[in-house]
Amino acid sequence: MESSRAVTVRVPGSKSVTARALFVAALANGTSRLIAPLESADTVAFANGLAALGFGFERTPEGWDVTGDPAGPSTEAATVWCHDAGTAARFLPALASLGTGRFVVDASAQMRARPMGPLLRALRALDVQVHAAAGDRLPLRIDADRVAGGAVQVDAGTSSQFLSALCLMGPGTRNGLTIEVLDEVSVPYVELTLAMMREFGAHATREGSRITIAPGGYEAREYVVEPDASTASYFFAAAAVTGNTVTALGLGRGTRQGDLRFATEVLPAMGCEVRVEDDRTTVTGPARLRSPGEVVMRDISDTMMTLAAIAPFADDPVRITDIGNCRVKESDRIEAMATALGACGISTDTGPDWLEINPGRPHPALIQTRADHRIAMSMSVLGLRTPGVRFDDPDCVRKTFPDFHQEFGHLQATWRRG
Ligand SMILES: O=C(O)C1=C[C@@H](OP(=O)(O)O)[C@@H](O)[C@H](O)C1
Ligand SMILES: C=C(OP(=O)(O)O)C(=O)O
Repeated sequence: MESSRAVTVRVPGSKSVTARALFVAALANGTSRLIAPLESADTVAFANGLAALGFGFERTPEGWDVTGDPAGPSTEAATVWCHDAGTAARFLPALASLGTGRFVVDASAQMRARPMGPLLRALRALDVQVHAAAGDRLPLRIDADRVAGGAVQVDAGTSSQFLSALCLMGPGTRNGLTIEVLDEVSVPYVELTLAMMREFGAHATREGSRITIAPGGYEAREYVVEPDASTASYFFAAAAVTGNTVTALGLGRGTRQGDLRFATEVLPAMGCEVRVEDDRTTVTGPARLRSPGEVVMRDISDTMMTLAAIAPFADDPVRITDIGNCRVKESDRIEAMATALGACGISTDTGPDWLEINPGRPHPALIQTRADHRIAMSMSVLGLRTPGVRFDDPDCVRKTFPDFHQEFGHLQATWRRG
C-alpha cells in the first residue's frame, strides 16, 4: 500500500512536445488533434502565432485541433508575437519562411535580448530575406517566397532550437534540406524533433553531423502529448530533499525527453532510489543527500537549476559544468542562481560555463525571479526545507506551469498531513 508520504503526480504536458506538434500539424494535410497539450504562456503564444500565420487552430474539450496546410502560411502579411518563448521565437520564423509574404516576428524585451543569429544566418543562406534588429536580434521581418531548401550549415552551440527549427521546416520545402551541424547543445531536443517529425510521417535521418530531410510534408494525426520532464524535475527533487517518494505518471522508459535523465542519472548519484517503469518514474529521497561531485549538464541544462537548488543539502560541494548557454536563456541563469542561493546564505562559485554550490543551511529570503519561471520553481524546492522563501514575481511560472504554486503547495500539504 502507498504510504501517505508517497505522492503520485501527473505534471502538465511537455512544452517542447506541444511546440513541435503544433509546428508539424500546421504543415500536415488535414486536421490533427493534440491531446493533453501544455496550456501555458509559451504554448499559447505558439498557437496564436500559428493562427496569425493563417493556420486553423481550435480548442475543443478533447484537445487542440490544428488544421494544416502543406503549402505553408496562407496569409501574405502577419505579425507573430512570441512573448517570452524561445521555441516560438526560433521555430516560427522557419515556418513563416515557407510562405509568400511579409511576416514580422517580435517578442518581449527578455526574448529580444536572446540570440537569433545562427538561425537567421542559415535562413539567409537558403535565400530567405530576413531583416533583423542590431546584432541579429528580434524583432525581425521576413520577406518570404517559399524557401526551396537545399544544403545549409548551422551553429547550434548556443541553442539547439536553431537546428530544430530548420529540421521542422525541411519537409515543407520543395527540395528538402541537408543540414550540416557545426556545434550543438541540448542534443536530446534535436532527437525529439527528428522522432516527432517521423511520427508525423516525415523522412528525416541523421548520420553524425549531417541531417537529411526529404520533402513531402507531414501527415495529420491524433497525438498525445507527454507530461513535461523538466517540470517533473521539481517534484523528483522535492522527494530528494525531503526523503519522501514521488511518482510521476506518463513519464517512463519510452520517453524522448532528455530531462528525465535528471531523475535517472543525477538523483541516483545523490543517493536517491529511482525506479523507471513503462509509464511512470518513482523517486525516493535518502536520509542524507550525497554530492554527485561534478555533473556535466550540456544536454539537460533546463534541470541545472533544479540541481543547484538541492545542492546545498548535499554533503559536499556540487559542481555543474558545460552550461554556458544558460547565460542566454530567460535570465543569465548561472548568475541568477548564484544570486538566489546567495540571498539564502549559500555560497557559490561561478565561471563562464559552470556553477559550484557549497553545502549549507539556507535561510529564508525574498528571491528575485528575473521573470524566469525556473528560478521560482527550483527555489520552491529549496523552500520545502527553508520555510519563508518568497518570490518577487511568483506568477512568472505562467511560462510553462501556471498552477505550479498550487500543485506544489498541495504536495507539501500532503506531506505535512502524513
Ligand atoms: O527545443 C526545445 O524545445 C528546447 C530546447 C532547449 O533549449 P536550448 O537548445 O537553447 O538549450 C531547452 O532549454 C528549452 O527549454 C526547450
Ligand atoms: C530555456 C527555456 O525556454 P525557451 O528557450 O523555450 O524560452 C526553458 O523553458 O527553460
